[in-house]
Formats: sequence, structure tokens, C-alpha cells
Amino acid sequence: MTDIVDELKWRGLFALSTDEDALRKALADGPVTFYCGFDPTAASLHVGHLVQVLTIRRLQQAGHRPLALVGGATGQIGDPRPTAERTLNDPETIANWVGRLRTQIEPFLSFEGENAATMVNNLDWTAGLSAIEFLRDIGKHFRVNKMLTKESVARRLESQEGISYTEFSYQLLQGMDFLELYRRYGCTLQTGGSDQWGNLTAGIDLIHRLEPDATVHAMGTPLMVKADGTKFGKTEGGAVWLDPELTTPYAFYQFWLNVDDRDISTYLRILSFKSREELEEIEKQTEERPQARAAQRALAEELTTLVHGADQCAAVIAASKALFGQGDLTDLDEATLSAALSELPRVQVAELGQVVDLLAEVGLVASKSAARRTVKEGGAYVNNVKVAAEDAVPGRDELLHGRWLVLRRGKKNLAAVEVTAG
Ligand SMILES: N[C@@H](Cc1ccc(O)cc1)C(=O)O
Repeated sequence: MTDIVDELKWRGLFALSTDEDALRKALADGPVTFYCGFDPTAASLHVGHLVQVLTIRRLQQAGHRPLALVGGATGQIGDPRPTAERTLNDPETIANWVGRLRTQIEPFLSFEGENAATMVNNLDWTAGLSAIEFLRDIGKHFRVNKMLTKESVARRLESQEGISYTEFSYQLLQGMDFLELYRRYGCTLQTGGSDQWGNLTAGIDLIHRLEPDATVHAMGTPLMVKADGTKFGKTEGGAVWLDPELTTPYAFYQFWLNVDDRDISTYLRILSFKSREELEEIEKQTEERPQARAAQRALAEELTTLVHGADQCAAVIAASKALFGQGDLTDLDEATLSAALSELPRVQVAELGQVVDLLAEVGLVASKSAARRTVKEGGAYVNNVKVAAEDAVPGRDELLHGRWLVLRRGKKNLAAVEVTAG
């Protein structure tokens, strides 16, 4: 079997670590209990969290034992961002989000067998801690001079508003988590994004001071970057969430399908569970026929299945094929169709009028005369059927599930019409 460190390196997942040889040896010698933490800053995880969640899964599959931490305590403090202070959410909201994140993370891990995963919450060891105890037992081991050098803290010190004492204290809490998990579970490795490096080493330093015999490690995964320089994980509609109520499986699938050709092999290596041979084969196909977007399709399919299940993935693939004219729109069940259409520009009308009016109204063309031109050139479609006449009016019998029409201009531009009356 390949060495897990080599595997992580090949995938580009091993961006930073404490002593690499020591970590490699620990992982090769036997099950390592490791942890990764997630703060409840929203009701759901988003695609940016997948790197962490899937790295934990990967390490578990390699035989190691995960502790997945949801930060009921740290979520109430807020890890300082380089840009600005966070607004505090109330404790009940945070408690609710803790529950949601837990249920989101659990399906990625196995809770059976020798290296069963354990879910933990740092509120368990901080809720009963007094401020005096915290400052004496933990605070005493931190040097402010060093804390100030942490990247996000340093950036905030340069800003007009500075940083609150609350957020400045965050690294103590995360440091204490690692110590606590070392003591409770024998946890000797923490993984996290490279932006977490300061927090990861805060824990290492604290453990070294209080548990001089301990050998502990930290590993940082790369940040997901985009070739065009924009932020990963955002679309015009905002963040891409894992919760299907917040981002439909259809939109989730489309997000991966639309990954830039320049980024796709990097993302595949980081996120896919396919073997090196399989990925190299996909990379080869992509080089030969980039327009087929085999790599994007493979990643979209794998991640949609992993996050939303195989049935949802199949429905979403059917919907996107059908919308783009390679399948039958009338075959789609109502839920799948309406989820797919909710991602498109759309108008509601009480009565069906001329196609040219609908095309203009929904914004697929700039004007009614442009709409006529499109029809004349044979570039307008209603439910994948080419519109033949400039004065065509769709019939009620054409409505999908009694209320929808899918309009298309050319190959790619889609919109939906919803007929409300009747
Ligand atoms: N600080 C981490 C979350 C975290 C919280 C507590 C920990 O012990 C570890 C990690 C983040 O913002 O992503």
C-alpha cells in the first residue's frame, strides 16, 4: 500500500506540516488519533469545507482514528478573519448550528470498527471553566508577542478597527482543544487549512509545555484557489452550501461542472477518491478533448453522490441533460425539474402569450425584435423544440407539470416561465 503521506502529497493535500519524517513515521507505525475542527458560523458547511471533511475521511480510510470537533465554544468567540471583526451570534442559534454541522459531517465518517470516528464539542470542556482558571492554567503559557505574529492577528492590527480581545483570545481556545483531546483521547495530530497554521501550532506549543513527553503533529491542507483570482466556492447566488435546502443538488452539481479547465485537475486530486491511475486517465482524456469536460463531469458526479446520494445525483444529471436538449424534459419529476429551474432566470405569467414576448420578458434577448430575429435564425426553443413561427404561442398542453415552460436561446442560454393562473 502506498504511504499515506506520499498519497496526500501527490494529491497536493500536504501543504504544510510539523516535522515531516516524524509524522510519516507515526502514520506508518499505526493508527493515529487525529482531529479537525469546524466552527458553527452558519447553518451549513459550504464547498470550501469539503477539503477538510474529505481529508478526514481519507485519513480514516487509511486506518487512522478521527475526532471531528464542532466548535460550540469557539463558534461563540470567532476565529479572527484578516478583514474584519465578526458579529456575535446568540448561543441558542450557535447550539442549533452545532447540531446541524454534526449531522452534516457524520455521513462522511465511519462510526464502526477499530478506528471508529468520534464527534466532539469543545463546549464540553470550556462551559464549566472559570475565567480565573482559564487565565491561570492556559493563558499563562501563551506569549502575547508570539500571538501578535499570527497572520490574521497581524493583519487586523494594521486595520483601523484593530481586533477585539475576544477574537484575540481565539488561539488559546483552539490550542486548549488540542491539549484536551490529547489528554482525553490520545490525539496526536491536528489537520486544518493552511490558514489555521497559527492555531495548529498554538496547540502543539501548549502540549509541549504541559505534556513534555508527548509527540504531536500538525498538517495543513492547501487553500482552494482559482486561476481567475476570484474566491473559491462563491457563485453569483452566494456561497455553495452542502445543505440541499440552501443550495439545491442541481446547483451543487452545476457548480462543479462549471469549474475552470485550468483548475479542474487540481480540484480532482484534492477532492476525488478515485485512484491515481483513474485520475491520470481522466487528465489524459481532458488533454485530448477538453471540450468534453470529462474531468468536470467526473468531479461533479462524485461529489454530488457523496454529498447528496446516488439517487439525487442521477436525477440531477437527468435534469441537466434534459435542460440542454439531450434528454426528455417530460420525464423529469416535478421536484427535480423545479429545483433545476429555480437556478434559471425566470418569469411568472398569468396567461401564455407569444414566445417572442416571453423570450424578451425573461431576458434571454434584449428586445422583442431581437426575439423575432432569434426565432427566424432557428435559435429559439420551447421545451427543447425549435420554435418555427415568429407568432407562435405555446399551448397549455405543453406546460411541464401543468405550469412550466423551458425556454432556450442557442445552445446554452436557458430560462423558465411559470404559468400561475388556471
Ligand atoms: N478555527 C477553525 C475551527 C476550529 C475550532 C476549534 C478547534 O479546536 C479546531 C478548529 C476554523 O475556523 O476553521
